[in-house]
Amino acid sequence: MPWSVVNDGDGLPRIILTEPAGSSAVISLYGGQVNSWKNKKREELLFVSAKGIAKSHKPIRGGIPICFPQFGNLGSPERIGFARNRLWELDTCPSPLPRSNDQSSVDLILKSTSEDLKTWPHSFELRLRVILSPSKLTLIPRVRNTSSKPFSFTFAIRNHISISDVSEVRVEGLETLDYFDNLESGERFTEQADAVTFDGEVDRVYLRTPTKIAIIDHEKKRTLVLRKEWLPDAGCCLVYAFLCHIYDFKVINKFDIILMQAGVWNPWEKKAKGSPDFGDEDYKSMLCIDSAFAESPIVLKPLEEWTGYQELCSVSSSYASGQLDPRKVLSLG
Ligand SMILES: O=P(O)(O)OC[C@H]1O[C@@H](O)[C@H](O)[C@@H](O)[C@@H]1O
Repeated sequence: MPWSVVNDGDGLPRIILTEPAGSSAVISLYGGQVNSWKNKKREELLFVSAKGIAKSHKPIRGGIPICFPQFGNLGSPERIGFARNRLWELDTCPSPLPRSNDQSSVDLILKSTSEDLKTWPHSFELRLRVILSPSKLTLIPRVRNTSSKPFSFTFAIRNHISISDVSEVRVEGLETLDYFDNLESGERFTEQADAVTFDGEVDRVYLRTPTKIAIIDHEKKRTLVLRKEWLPDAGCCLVYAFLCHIYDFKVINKFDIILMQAGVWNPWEKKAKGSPDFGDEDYKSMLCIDSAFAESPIVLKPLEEWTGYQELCSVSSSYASGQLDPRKVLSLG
């Protein structure tokens, strides 16, 4: 078995995922949240605030929370959705995705409770497959409408990336794109720089983003490539089609890159100091990049299912010695 379940101090179950090359991930059933991803050198690739760890009945500040059924300010429920505040379960029947016993992966599920239905009156199944392979962490979220009426939702995977120093990091792949700046009352701007760099608070949502974005960390000599799509690959689509035929439910493929956004957030010093779950210096070693589907809500009819896909790939780079060509990084994978 590539994973095991352990209980942390609060009795909350966590799943430890390992793979033969030596990397590992820890996923909390509280929030369905990946809270640690270590490469084979045991280096942590995700940021988790030391202040957040103690309060595990609240979403931990860091890791990779899942934001559903809302991301941003659209709609009425909690701004970033309630999924990250719920206890998920292991999913023993992840159909129509085939079981993947040969991989280091685990399937989780969150179903709507009667309490949730009071605030968001739509019954759903939210599934998450986490796959660990050498240098790569893949998340496949799926939302199924199990109610008798259509519903709409927005969605995001929030990646809190561990970095050496935010002032030294570059994000490539967002140049020339339009973005909404939440620090300027959501006004729309166009990115003019050839890479996003940081010297103060940033809170933006980039629109119509490419499938790949690179977070280049000179000091750690490491680049994280974030790849996001709607469905994994053509082969998987065929498996889907076949299984949908067998199980008699519909799967929608809303492959539409123009709907994908990337949130970029760092609270900087002042806001971090005012935040109870951030250490004063934590803002320096954290960059939050969201894979978001929030500009236009996704609409699901009864029994339809939506599938997202995100891959984080860690590439060691020697940018400091001038050998890394960012274009090559963006073409990796
Ligand atoms: O504290 P949260 O809910 O994780 O959100 C952090 C930040 O996330 C950003 O996406 C929002 O635009 C900010 O306003 C917010 O402060």
